[in-house]
Amino acid sequence: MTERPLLSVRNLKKHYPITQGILSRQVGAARAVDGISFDIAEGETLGLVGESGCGKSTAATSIIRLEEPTSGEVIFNGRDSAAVSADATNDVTKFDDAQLKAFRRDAQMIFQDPSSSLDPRMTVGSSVAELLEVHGMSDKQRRRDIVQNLLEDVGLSASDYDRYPHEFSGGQKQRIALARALVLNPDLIVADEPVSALDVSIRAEILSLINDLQEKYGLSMLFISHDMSVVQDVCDRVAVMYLGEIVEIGDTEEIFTNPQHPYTEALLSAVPRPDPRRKRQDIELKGIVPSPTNPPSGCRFHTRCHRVIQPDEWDLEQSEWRSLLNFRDGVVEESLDVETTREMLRTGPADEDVDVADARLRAELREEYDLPETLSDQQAERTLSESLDHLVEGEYGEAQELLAEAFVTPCEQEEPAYADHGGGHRSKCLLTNDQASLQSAPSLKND
Ligand SMILES: Nc1ncnc2c1ncn2[C@@H]1O[C@H](COP(=O)(O)OP(=O)(O)OP(=O)(O)O)[C@@H](O)[C@H]1O
Repeated sequence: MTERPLLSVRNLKKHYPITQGILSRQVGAARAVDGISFDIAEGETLGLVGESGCGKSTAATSIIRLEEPTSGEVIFNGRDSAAVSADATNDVTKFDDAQLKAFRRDAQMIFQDPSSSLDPRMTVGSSVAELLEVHGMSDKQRRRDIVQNLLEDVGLSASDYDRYPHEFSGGQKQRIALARALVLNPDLIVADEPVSALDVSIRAEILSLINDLQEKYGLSMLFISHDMSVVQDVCDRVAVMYLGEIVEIGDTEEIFTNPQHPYTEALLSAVPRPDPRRKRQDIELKGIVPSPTNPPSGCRFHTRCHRVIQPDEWDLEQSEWRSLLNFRDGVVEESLDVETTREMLRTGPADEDVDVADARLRAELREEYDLPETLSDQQAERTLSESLDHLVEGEYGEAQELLAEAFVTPCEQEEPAYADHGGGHRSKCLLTNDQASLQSAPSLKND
């Protein structure tokens, strides 16, 4: 590897405008990618992982400029790229049409659905050879020879040149897509979920092929996946993305054995381990990634984090604290519908004692949010009970005010900075920000 990375992404943002009305006035923005930075060295594979909606695909298409980034830099130091001249800035975001054409030769993309890059009316050989023609190779026989060799390299046969896409299985089509991506001898491949659409039985074959080709051609790769176990096999380093940001980045081994961000921990807890005795903590990642139009304040992961920080004034079990914040959000954001719950419970006799009915409602609301009958912290319990009384009495506003004031986490008030764990391992969480925040962090009683 050389010292100068092949690709340097700096503070890259892609915000989609949200418009309203006949004049399409912009009323907001979906911050799909919100300031990501990373390098990819020559011959290196970086995995970009996160759940659906985290912004992985938008990051990929913005880097390759299939979409115009909102801001940031994408510095590409192609090995012998015509896009890069001595006086050029190498910033893909500023490339003119000619530079972009050259860059598109040096940086190729593979998609989840291999059919998307194959014309069903063309033989697969012509589909692959077409790129050579577009980029100036006029000798037809030479094009055919190159493509036939390449088809063999990806595990197909030279005679497949004259067959049509519908004659191939999904796995074979992804092999053809790989041949198509490789035919111009690129330096960088951006692979967006290349095996997620394939049968589990053939995923390993394609991953192993990607590994072999990457080594044989000395490629750099940005490998996108929602599946941690897939990146483990293919990537040298891993960047974990959540709601438009990279929350942790480091060597694959380091990320898997010493994760620093709770989101990484949660993603890893879903990965099966070869030795079942070495069990990871079971962390259920509840809910979905919030909308990037209005991301949570402070740390964006705090609304789902199992380690969300508890201020010193409370002494709750960590799981209770998480449930309490979920309950608070349910009330404050009005997603908790007390009257519907009351109706649902009204299966007993119509003349049921009001006190009994109210007690059942309180118990049901606790249960909905995994709140125990009594919280382990007495003061917190008094506040929770009071808020439940308000809800049962129909005093929604009072409950909102009480909960919003009493239960506040530093994670929603302060945006974490990146903490450096050495060897290029960084994470963005208040718990690892500095010793001071570690001291004010909760005792993670359920660890
Ligand atoms: N054209 C668009 N306009 C507005 N919002 C968009 C647009 N494209 C994507 N988004 C939003 O940006 C966020 C990131 O989407 P993106 O597809 O990049 O995520 P992803 O991590 O690749 O997920 P997936 O694996 O499901 O594709 C999502 O909330 C998505 O709804």
